[in-house]
Amino acid sequence: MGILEVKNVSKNFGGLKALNNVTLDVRENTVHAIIGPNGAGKSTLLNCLVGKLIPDTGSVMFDGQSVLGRKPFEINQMGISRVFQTPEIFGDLTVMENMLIPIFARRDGAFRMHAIESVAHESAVLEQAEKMLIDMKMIDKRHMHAASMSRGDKRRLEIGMCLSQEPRLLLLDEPTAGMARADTNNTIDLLKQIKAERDITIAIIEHDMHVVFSLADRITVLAQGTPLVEDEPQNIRGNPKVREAYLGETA
Ligand SMILES: Nc1ncnc2c1ncn2[C@@H]1O[C@H](COP(=O)(O)OP(=O)(O)OP(=O)(O)O)[C@@H](O)[C@H]1O
Repeated sequence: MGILEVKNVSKNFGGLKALNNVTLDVRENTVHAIIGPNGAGKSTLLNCLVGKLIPDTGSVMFDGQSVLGRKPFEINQMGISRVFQTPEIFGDLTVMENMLIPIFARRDGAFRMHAIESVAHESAVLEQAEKMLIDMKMIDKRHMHAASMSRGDKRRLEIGMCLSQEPRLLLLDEPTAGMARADTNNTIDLLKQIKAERDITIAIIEHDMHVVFSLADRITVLAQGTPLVEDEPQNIRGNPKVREAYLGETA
């Protein structure tokens, strides 16, 4: 049994079958990559997991409970946290201020800007934010404005902000898109660290095969809205069906 169980999910846009009977199990405490050529349905699937889209048919269960029909914030409260392609951080705020936002939001149910102004009196919140910045190896950057950091550090901060919500499932949507190699390698190292140190399941959509093969325990290949194959990385690499789906792309 997986912590996330997708069964017979289909989603049409007009006449287009973006997802066609997708079944997929993500096992607890693994990194599960979902790969596939452009237009394969990866983002559509992710959107069905977080309540941004409702499938036409099928079921999506997280830890035995259906996520379908729930709003994104309710799914987040169930323990699913999503990291977007473009980092969702506040560039005008410092690294520390950014980190405080999800911690206040989790404690108070909502975040209000004036919470940051009175944070000096909130030792528990400050301690939690500091601890996460230490874990993320960003404590020395706490006073920097988030906008001035490298893409890799912005991603690091955003992942830390997601982790402060203590999710059981972290969904990563192309976390290294547009990154230089050094930032990509940094992000791989961070995700390896998270995998080793935390009780967490990670599902990742990624085009960069170096990232996929560095991290994944299992890989599902989607093509034209249908799972083509699901297996361990060593069995995916040389799979002729996968090579065919990519039409010459490196898999
Ligand atoms: N809101 C929408 N309305 C209409 N068609 C859509 C919509 N969203 C996605 N599609 C179509 O559904 C198909 C699957 O798209 P999706 O974005 O899920 O693929 P993907 O695998 O994430 O692609 P990429 O790797 O390029 O991001 C594509 O043909 C896309 O054009």
